[in-house]
Amino acid sequence: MVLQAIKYTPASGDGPASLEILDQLQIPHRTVYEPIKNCEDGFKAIKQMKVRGAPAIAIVAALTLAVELGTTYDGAQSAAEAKDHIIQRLEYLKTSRPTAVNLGDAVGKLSKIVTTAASSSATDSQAVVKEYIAAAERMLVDDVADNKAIGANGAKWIMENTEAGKSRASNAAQELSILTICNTGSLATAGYGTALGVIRSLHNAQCLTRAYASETRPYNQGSRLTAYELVHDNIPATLITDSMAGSIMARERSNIAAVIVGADRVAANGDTANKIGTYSLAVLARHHGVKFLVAAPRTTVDRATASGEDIVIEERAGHEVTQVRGPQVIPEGGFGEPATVSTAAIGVDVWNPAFDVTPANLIDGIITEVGVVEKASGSLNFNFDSIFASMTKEEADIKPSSIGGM
Ligand SMILES: CSC[C@@H](O)[C@@H](O)C(=O)COP(=O)(O)O
Repeated sequence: MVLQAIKYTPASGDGPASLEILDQLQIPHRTVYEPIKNCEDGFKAIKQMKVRGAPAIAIVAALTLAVELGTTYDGAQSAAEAKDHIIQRLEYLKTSRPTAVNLGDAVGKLSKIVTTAASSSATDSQAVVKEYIAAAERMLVDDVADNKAIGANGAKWIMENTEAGKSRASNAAQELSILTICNTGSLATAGYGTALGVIRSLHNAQCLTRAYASETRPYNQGSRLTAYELVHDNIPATLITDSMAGSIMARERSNIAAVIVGADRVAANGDTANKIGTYSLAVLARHHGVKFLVAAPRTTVDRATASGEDIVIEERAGHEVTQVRGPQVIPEGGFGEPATVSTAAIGVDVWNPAFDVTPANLIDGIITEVGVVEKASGSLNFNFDSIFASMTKEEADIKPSSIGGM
């Protein structure tokens, strides 16, 4: 069975399009799909992190509106009114979470598509809606293809540019492990994953001996989701708490080829916002001489944001830090109803940023679907011109620099 965070069925003779998301708050204990019928459902699912991960958020938002339009739009309006309606619904969805650029990027591109469609005098509202739905559906397909290319590019780079990779290429007894944080796999994307996609590609090429998944407090995307994916796909994996990363790097220095992480927004200079804890891993990797790589599609590179200082970091509720939620363990085996357990002193102040920014100078390479970008010798920053050179004007449109409030 393939892990699928997003189940979408296009409209057909059997009925209108439908969308279901895997409720990731219930993973790994229960597999429950939740129907998303309109933008309010989509907004809530993203905000509550039932669906999460930069690419998945953008795709679910786009498909949410496709489903809503397919079931509620009666076509009575003009093409211009249909365009305005679509843009207004997209702008609403965009405010669900602020840090990942993919959502704002998708909203910008989809808005442009409907604006262009509506500008033709021969177009009616149905045609505008049709263009929108086709573009939203393409996102789902394109994301999987991009992730597979990221996986292949990253695996190749690791085999050619890391000590463990080069040794492994000539000596099958050499161990090669990768450390990662958060969840960047099938659950965070339309399928395959970004950083986890590179791990998958190394495993498929029989070059990976072990993946280390960091727990990723406070939301535990590592222990709940990445560990689940790795076990599901029979990839040898070890779960560590975030505080064990330094020790494992010190002990396994020669076997850990790289730390590979995903990204929510890569600024124009390469500074990268990703799950809280990523920055600490980059500092540790530099200290231990372990390569530190970011894996992300080009849609995550935000050339309108100059550096990490300009990235808005989402802050979430304190209870995510002071409480742990999960099903009770039944002594005879299995799991009972979910319960919440307090793990902190009552009344203590909490700071809960969902992401941090890793400066470009700590990053050795950014793995994209069109190749791995490295810094020019002596430079502290990245230059992404080469990976955007092949894009059509439409694809390469500059994204909005900020995604608005929560
Ligand atoms: C391919 S997912 C890339 C990032 O979105 C991922 O690393 C991450 O930080 C996800 O954070 P989350 O808060 O779970 O949405």
